[in-house]
Amino acid sequence: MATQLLCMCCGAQPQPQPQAAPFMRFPFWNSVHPKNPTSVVRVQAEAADMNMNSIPHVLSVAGSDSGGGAGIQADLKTCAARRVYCSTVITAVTAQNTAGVQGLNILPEDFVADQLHSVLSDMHVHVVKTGMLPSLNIVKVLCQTLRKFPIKALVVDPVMISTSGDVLVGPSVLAGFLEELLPMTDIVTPNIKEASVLLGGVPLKSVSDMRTAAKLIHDLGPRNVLVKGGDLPNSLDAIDVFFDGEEFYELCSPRVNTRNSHGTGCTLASCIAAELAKGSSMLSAVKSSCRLNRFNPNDLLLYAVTDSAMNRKWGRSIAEAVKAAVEGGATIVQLREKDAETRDFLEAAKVCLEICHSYGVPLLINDRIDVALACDADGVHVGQSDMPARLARTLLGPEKIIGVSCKTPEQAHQAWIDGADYIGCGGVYPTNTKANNRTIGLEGLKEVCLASTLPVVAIGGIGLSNAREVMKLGAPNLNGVAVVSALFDRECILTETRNLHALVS
Ligand SMILES: Cc1ncc(COP(=O)(O)OP(=O)(O)O)c(N)n1
Ligand SMILES: Cc1nc(C(=O)O)sc1CCOP(=O)(O)O
Ligand SMILES: [Mg+2]
Repeated sequence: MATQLLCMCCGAQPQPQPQAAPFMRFPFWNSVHPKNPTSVVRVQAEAADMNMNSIPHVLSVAGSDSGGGAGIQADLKTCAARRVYCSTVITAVTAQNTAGVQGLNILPEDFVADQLHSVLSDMHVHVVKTGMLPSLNIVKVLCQTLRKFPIKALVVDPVMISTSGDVLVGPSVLAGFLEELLPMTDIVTPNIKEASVLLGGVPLKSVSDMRTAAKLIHDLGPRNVLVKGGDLPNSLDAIDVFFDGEEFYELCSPRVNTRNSHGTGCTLASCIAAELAKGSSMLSAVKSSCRLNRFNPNDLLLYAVTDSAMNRKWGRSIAEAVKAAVEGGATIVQLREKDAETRDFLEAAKVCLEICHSYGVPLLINDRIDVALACDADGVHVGQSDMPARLARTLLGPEKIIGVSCKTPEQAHQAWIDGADYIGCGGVYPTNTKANNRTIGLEGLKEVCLASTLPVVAIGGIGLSNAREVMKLGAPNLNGVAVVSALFDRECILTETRNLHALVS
């Protein structure tokens, strides 16, 4: 049957995507509605089978922000960036801009109920994410409706005070939160002020206070709590405390010194909702949402590159091999599966992504941009005869990690121009893993490192016997070693990775 791209809402043919926002650049995923070029709509490949059930879907129940930075508008943009469909129920219309909230018009609860019913009775919603719930009756209507339409998860951003300091809801709503909404919530994401309001006004001044608050809020009913510490005074890093009822996790990211934080709470909560809709576990959804997707060159320290032939030889699955490597201390992983079927590769990549993220380790895909996009991997590694890094950047957007293999200063310079994040430089020593690979030696590595503006990872024939001499080269930008056979062509990957980690640290 011929494959036709059609809009789900009116059946019309979407037009090709303009090259504006990075997340809109993958033409088969999102495309522009023909009658409204500014709206991003998801299209199904099969016209005859317009079934949305398999598409990850978040329903955002929130207020409209005329400034476009927060509320419904932020949720729509975040879900699109995370490649998740987002439907909306508007609870209030605000007149606001970057300076503050100038006006608030609350919608009648009956009309909120109508919107909820329209979406939930017709479409398969996986996750509901709430933002501004401006009246007690709206909270009640929401809870009643959610009891009728089971969903996978409920994410509650307890919007009470805007970033600009305006109080957005009255205290009566608090009673609705405490009595009805929180007990049915899967994760609640208060900032420090909101956590304090939920707990009757106790002041929160430290990470230790945030942990106590997370525990007390958990006692109110939600299964998971994320207390956001962005407003904590006197801290260099932004620390968020996540509590799943058993364990506490402190999620640390460098503080971004900006006053432009309007809408960050909505964006974080919808990010979590989007990841849950895609099937992530709660911890992995929270981690991937709190993490600034900025590449950390220190991650190159011990770079494990898988090899399907070696896994076959030792009777291991890709996932088993990757798990052992990250447990042993690998700081970044690349799936280099030269002879895997696309579908098997994709399935393995999804499992490996979950494993790597549970250890906070990024996972890259070798050569296959399509697989990286399909599984939302952290990035790709491409060589001189693969897709050019510049095009990979266009397809993957600004936040993904891109590595390029380089043997010369000229190639390193081009990689930088093309928007790569790091270069892989080798073969430092002869290797049996890559056929016909030219060895450039330690001198070649040094020459490229001296010329490169990007961080470098050395590759080719590196193992326990020579990793130290590579690192001792002391070349600027040399951040680590990438290894295949010395980890994966060995009986115990865990032990080999541990030993190599000790050597390069
Ligand atoms: C970290 C790292 N560096 C270099 C390579 C080699 O990539 P490429 O030249 O494209 O060769 P293949 O790996 O695709 O055979 C790499 N994979 N990783
Ligand atoms: C994948 C790859 N790229 C290389 C390059 O020089 O760019 S050398 C190489 C293989 C590295 O395997 P091993 O650690 O088993 O020698
Ligand atoms: Mg390649």
